[in-house]
Amino acid sequence: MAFLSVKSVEEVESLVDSFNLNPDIEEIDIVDSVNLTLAEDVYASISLPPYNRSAVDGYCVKWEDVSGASEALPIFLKITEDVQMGQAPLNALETDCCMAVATGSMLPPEATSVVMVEHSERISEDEVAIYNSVASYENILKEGEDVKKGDLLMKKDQQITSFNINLLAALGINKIKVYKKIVVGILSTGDELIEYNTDNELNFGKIFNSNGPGLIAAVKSTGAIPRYYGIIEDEFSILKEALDKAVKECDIVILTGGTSVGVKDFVTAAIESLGKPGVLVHGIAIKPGKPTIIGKVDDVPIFGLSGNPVSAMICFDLFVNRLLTKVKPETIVCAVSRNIPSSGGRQDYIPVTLTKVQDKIIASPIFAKSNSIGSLTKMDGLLVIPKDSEGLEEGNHGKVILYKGKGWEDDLLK
Ligand SMILES: Nc1nc2c(c(=O)[nH]1)N[C@H]1C(S)=C(S)[C@@H](COP(=O)(O)OP(=O)(O)OC[C@H]3O[C@@H](n4cnc5c(N)ncnc54)[C@H](O)[C@@H]3O)O[C@H]1N2
Ligand code: MOO
Repeated sequence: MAFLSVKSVEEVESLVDSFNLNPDIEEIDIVDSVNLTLAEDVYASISLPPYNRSAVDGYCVKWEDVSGASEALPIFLKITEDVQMGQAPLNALETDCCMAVATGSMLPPEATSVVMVEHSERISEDEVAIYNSVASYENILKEGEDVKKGDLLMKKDQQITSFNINLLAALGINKIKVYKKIVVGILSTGDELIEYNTDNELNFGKIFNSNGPGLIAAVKSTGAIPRYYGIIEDEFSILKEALDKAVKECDIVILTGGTSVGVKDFVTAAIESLGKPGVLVHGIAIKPGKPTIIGKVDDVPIFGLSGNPVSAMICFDLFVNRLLTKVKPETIVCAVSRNIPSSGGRQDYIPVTLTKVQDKIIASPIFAKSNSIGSLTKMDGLLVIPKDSEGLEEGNHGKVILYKGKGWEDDLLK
């Protein structure tokens, strides 16, 4: 048995970009919507502020009435009302009069400024001395100055932030339509695996299932929901049954292991047995991850990642993350610290550390084998060596995909 025709990274990327996940839409309470994707445009149902409000504690006035007021020559105004918070003023504001207001109080329509309390002195119950003049509409939050009724405030497909939720609440909107989170099924195949969260001892021949937890975390970090199906034996009928269940219950399915051409590598056969179009890719011209499988059953994308942890995690980032987040990775171009050979014919993704040497960022390869997850945790990025290149010589420049949150930014981008 051989790999089907090996596809280039570009071919696989366009295939993945053509997948449409069509998530369902649901209406939910706004507080549950943070980080989700909005499924409708949102227009302002009211203006903000909804009426003129005071920005300070003080006295609302007609600004001309206090023109020229100073410490030496205060202007005395009659206080006609103490406007209560949460209530509208009871009366109109008369000339040469004022009303006591608090920060946020509704103002009468005749008020054209607010004098701050520290620029005044209350002489009696109903009289105040004003020591400062004020400009027109000073200290007033004008109706509609922030948001105008009917404005388009949030667009379909944008990610919802806590700021958005504060705004929606301010408008009196308590429910919005969002896309349901994508559910990603995860199956770990392999007779040698024992579950990471059991007390089982590691007998010779066995290894802990590290891809399962690693991919659960990777899926969570995209905002999707992982659904873990556990360890699946290397037995065709058991794998087929588990995959069938996952395809029916999830929007995407990821398996690890069994992608190669060993006697117990059943992933392609299991996908093919479940329906059309079945396997679309078996073999990508990359290293690591050459035997990667991509297929579809009942419109559910299936990714068969290599069992080797380094390949599984990197190919998740290159292809599955691309589908889930639609975000292209951030890259830099920098020089390499030593000769890095490449056999050509496959695009190499080489884990590198990044250091700053005389204000320049230098990439040093880690040379991790596909199974060496310990080495992978030390990397700051992935150096990409195109498939037609025979490698880079010391000092040559190459493209590096940056891994955020690895700590390199603090040291290097100062
Ligand atoms: N004759 C050939 N053999 C192999 C080829 C090839 O072209 N011809 N390709 C190699 C490459 S490259 C890769 S990558 C692997 C792909 O292997 P599989 O996807 O079939 O995975 P397994 O054989 O099941 O496992 C490989 C390796 O990974 C370990 N593993 C598996 N699952 C887990 C897990 N959940 N957590 C941690 N580690 C896991 C497994 O024990 C093996 O060591 O094939 C090469 N062979
Ligand atoms: O393609 Mo494999 O992941 O190099 O060992």
